[in-house]
Amino acid sequence: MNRLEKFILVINPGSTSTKLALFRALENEVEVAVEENVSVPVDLLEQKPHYVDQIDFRLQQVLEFIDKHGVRSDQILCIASRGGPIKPLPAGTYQITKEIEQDIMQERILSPHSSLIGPVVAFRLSQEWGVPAYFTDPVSVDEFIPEAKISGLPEIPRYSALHALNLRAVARKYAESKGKSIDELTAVIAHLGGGFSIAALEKGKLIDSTNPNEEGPFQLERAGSLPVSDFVNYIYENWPDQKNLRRRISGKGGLVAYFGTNDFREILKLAKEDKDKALVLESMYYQVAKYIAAMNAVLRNEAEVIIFTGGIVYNDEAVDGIKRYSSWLKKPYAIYPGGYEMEALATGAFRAFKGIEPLRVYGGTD
Ligand SMILES: Nc1ncnc2c1ncn2[C@@H]1O[C@H](COP(=O)(O)OP(=O)(O)O)[C@@H](O)[C@H]1O
Ligand SMILES: CCCC(=O)OP(=O)(O)O
Repeated sequence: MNRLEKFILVINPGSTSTKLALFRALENEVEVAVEENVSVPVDLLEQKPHYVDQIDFRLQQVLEFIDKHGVRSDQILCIASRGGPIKPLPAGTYQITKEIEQDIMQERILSPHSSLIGPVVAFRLSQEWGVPAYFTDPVSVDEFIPEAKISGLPEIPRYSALHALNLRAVARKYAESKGKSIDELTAVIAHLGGGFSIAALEKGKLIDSTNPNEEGPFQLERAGSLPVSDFVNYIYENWPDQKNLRRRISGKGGLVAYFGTNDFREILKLAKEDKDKALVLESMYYQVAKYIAAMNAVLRNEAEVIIFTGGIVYNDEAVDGIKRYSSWLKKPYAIYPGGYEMEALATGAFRAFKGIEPLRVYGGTD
């Protein structure tokens, strides 16, 4: 790497790996220089499943990454981290402050998730290096309409936790391709990765969505909605340990519970060899389509497009499987395989650093 260049360091911790990138900060834009997915050893995840206990290890991974690519800390212009489910927040870019670090460390959060490691690591490095750190469109972006927050039990409301960063990034890309801004776009967007978020975007706002850890279709690694009283019976009959139960519904639930793998390419192969497995996969397509139609109903059938994104949609078979159940909606499709999280984080941080976009203010816990 050229020793005169300046970079934005991007940190995106997932449940089993840390996605890291260095983006060159050019005059008016960013350009990816290097991007890597660094695994977290399985035994560390077993020994230290809680995000707080993994912070030192993940911070070390970041230092090794920049060192490996020959970048010195004084070449880092600013740091961009994925923002986790801290508390309900408007979409936008926030500077990571001591208050945010403390809320995460002391678990004043919406729900535990590996993405919460990012702002802590970013903040600590930013203090050491004397540069700002930011997050953009955190998991807890909350643009839900009031109707979307009511559940059948007043003491357990629905809440917004979703792949806001990638959902908004692909929405912006689609809108730009049509020569308009995200605020002019109304669409259903399905993020289909390890977890799925199927969201209703109305004029640029994520007004409702399935929450990957709570509900919706069963997913690659997550159970989604379950028959609720049978779930209560299951708990009282088996008395599972809370940590293991959470892991069962988020991490070991969904397709992985039937196929024993979370590699979707492998799942496609196994489904071809076994009728029962083929039915499970078909049911996943069916359930995704069911929630796409539900989100289109939220939008009063005004979605102009159905957008697919996430790792699963690299596979045409998956897209075709879902379309089989949603073609009756007679909507066009747009497909953005993988995702744009790293680019969206780098761009958000760059625009904040340059003062192109105003920073959102994090108000601390209420
Ligand atoms: N290039 C690819 N071709 C086919 N399938 C892919 C590809 N990349 C990822 N996948 C599948 O996508 C799934 C993971 O999606 P991804 O969006 O990367 O998840 P996450 O970021 O939530 O870990 C995996 O099951 C993997 O098999
Ligand atoms: C809780 C929504 C965000 C989420 O599930 O992210 P990952 O799929 O990266 O775990």
